[in-house]
Amino acid sequence: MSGIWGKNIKLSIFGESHGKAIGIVIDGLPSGIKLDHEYISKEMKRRAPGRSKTATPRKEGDNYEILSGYFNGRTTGTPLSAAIYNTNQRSRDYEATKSIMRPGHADYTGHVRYSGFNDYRGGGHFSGRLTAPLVFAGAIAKQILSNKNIVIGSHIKSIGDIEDRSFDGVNIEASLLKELTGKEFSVIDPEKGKEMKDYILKIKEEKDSVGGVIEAAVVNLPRGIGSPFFDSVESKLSHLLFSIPAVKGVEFGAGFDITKMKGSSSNDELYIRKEEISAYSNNNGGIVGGITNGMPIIFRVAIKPTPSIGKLQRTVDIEKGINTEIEIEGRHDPCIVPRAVPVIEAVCAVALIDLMMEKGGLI
Ligand SMILES: Cc1cc2nc3c(=O)[nH]c(=O)nc-3n(C[C@H](O)[C@H](O)[C@H](O)COP(=O)(O)O)c2cc1C
Ligand SMILES: C=C(O[C@@H]1CC(C(=O)O)=C[C@@H](OP(=O)(O)O)[C@H]1O)C(=O)O
Repeated sequence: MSGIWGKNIKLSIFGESHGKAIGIVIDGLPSGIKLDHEYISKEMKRRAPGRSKTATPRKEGDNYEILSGYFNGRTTGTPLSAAIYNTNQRSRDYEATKSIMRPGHADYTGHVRYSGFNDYRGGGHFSGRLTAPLVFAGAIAKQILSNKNIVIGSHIKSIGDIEDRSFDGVNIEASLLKELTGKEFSVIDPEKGKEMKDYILKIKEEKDSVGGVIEAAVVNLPRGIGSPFFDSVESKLSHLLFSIPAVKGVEFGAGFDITKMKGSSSNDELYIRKEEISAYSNNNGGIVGGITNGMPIIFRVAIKPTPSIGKLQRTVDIEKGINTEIEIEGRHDPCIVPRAVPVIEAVCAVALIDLMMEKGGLI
């Protein structure tokens, strides 16, 4: 099955954007964890559609119903499952063009992979809507991490060419990360945030879409998490990050720019600070040899422009077997980035608890 991930924590997501419900089964969670529903709902609302002009107008409450693995306010340790019912499908948007493949979306590849039996309505199982269950799982994982004082936060680093300030890789305050998670449009510099929003709205007017970069950080993670090669922190995180629809790149620390440095500047030189080993710089993003070194984890994620746009594009009609053109109508995010922010944090939290369980250090 392709809808399953994990080693210590196992996730399985299910559903389609225009089906009855979407949801998740989470296996391997420790028993006895108290769930903070107010917090989970807040995280769900951060991602939910239909809540701003820069987002798809499809309105969904993204309320969740826990179906199993939860008793008397605490996890039981057996599979925890939750459903999020779809309430605002508008499948007619997809009927007229069902055999015309949207460039950049999974219509064509999904058709090939599932021999034409895929649910094409709203992108079916390929829809960004399937990230709602991930945010549910992430909210639980974040609660577990926060009990250990581990904080994850992220911001919109860029939209098109408009750049927010970067995190200071050495000295990131947990308070900044917490402040960012409270923002409806997550940027460090509000002026840049306004510019980004205006730009998204302008592009939307042009019936086009735009992408961007999300920068995320984790602080207070213990040293020594992760293992070399296949369970490196980078590989675990990347696996989940690349599972998010529209993610096309991931880089850690200085990322691709590290190639322009010399070893004498890219090496994060060590020193003893308050009786603990620290580093003067953080070009490796807090991970060396696949293992955390006590510096903040820093990574950036590239999100492509939304594929479904109103502008005329060339494509094919697979039923008629002809070249054709498409102008996509319907309810789409002119930019996915703002709504992907909580999703990035969510999968990061899940990957980290999976890694921490490897060392037996979760509870
Ligand atoms: C939160 C979120 C919202 C999305 N919204 C849309 C949308 O409104 N319209 C659209 O065409 N694609 C949207 N996408 C992206 C598509 O689902 C994605 O591009 C498609 O499944 C193809 O996968 P790929 O881009 O990873 O190759 C969204 C993705 C996410 C994560
Ligand atoms: C519903 C959500 O976003 C959807 C993601 C999406 C896609 O193709 O990924 C396409 C649109 O679906 P529809 O055409 O049904 O409105 C978005 O609205 C959500 O994220 O919850």
